Amino acid sequence: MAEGLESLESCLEQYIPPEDLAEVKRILYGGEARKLDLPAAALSAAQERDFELQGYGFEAAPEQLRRPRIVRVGLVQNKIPLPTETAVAVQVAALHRRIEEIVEVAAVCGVNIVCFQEAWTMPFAFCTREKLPWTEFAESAEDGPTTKFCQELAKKYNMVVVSPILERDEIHGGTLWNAAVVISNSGAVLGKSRKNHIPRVGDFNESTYYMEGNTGHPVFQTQFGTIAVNICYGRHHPLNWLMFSMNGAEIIFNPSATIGSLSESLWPIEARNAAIANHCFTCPINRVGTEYYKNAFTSGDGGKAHHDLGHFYGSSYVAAPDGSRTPGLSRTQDGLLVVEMDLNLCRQVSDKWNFKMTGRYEMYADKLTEAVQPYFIPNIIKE
Ligand SMILES: NC(=O)NCCC(=O)O
Repeated sequence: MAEGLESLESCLEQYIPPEDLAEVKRILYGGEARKLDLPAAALSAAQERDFELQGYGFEAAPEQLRRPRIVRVGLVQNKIPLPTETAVAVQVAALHRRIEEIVEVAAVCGVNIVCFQEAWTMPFAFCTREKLPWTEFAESAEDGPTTKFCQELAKKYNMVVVSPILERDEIHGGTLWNAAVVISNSGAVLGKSRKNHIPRVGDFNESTYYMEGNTGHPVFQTQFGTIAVNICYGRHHPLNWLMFSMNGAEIIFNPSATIGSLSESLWPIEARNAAIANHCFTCPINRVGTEYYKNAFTSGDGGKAHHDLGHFYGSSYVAAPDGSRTPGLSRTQDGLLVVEMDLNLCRQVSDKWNFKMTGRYEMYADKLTEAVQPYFIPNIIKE
């Protein structure tokens, strides 16, 4: 699929009459997000380094007993800088360099927590079903070169780093996982969260490489707020978001790799709905560009063999618990989205809408326990 539009927002800005634009944004986005005044040095560095930089802020009402809890998150989306046939170590090094120059700008913008895209150290090569060389991109979550690289960034910039990688778990026979490593701003590895739901759709042949994650729904207490990571396809599963929220997540990152023909109409809805339903902030991130492979592969649908998975459409954004959202980053360019949020908004919206209070979870817990039994009888009323 062609890259097409630069972004939905640029199209709206261009074609909606100025007198209607604010109302269109209110209806589509829950209002116009406050634009952050980002440092001139950051804006010029982004331009020089050829990535888009956008910044927005979400407000909360002042409270008497709690101070505002302001945090800045940074979402990074990027293309792979080198062709997929390049030597593995060279590709990884180039991605480290690219991320380093983006994170440096995030630091100038005062970002406290940064999150990269799914499997950020590699092409999203699982469509090929080939094992080599792709499995060579896997690394230890605890002390692999990428984790060490991120620990240095975290310490240097006093920033929490969420680093989604292909993990090799040496303790369990060298098995592979799709995991996000969470590194504290002290530089310590806080832990990891493995992808719970593995796609079996289109060319996303990830089950050839790794199984469903076994780390549950961990939430990480950081100096800047409680965070969780719901990796890519997990965003189609409302219960996955719910469990991260049940464990106390105020911000849920959703590092992804997904393509226009499959999911673009779902993208603006799912993470945003999860922010509303769970009274938290959600941060979906998607890679950009089209990645080509030397060996053609088929989709198992009788169609012709092809050399790419399709266009990754970027469009990373942040949704707030009140249902408002930022505009998305570009559909075609590397980018950094800086978003300031007052985490007090989570409880304020919870007290307004009461979804946690009215959720009737005990009713669903009982019924779901029944429904997963092999001899479950659905409750269908017949004439
Ligand atoms: N990476 C991944 O899980 N992609 C699946 C496709 C989608 O969820 O949109």
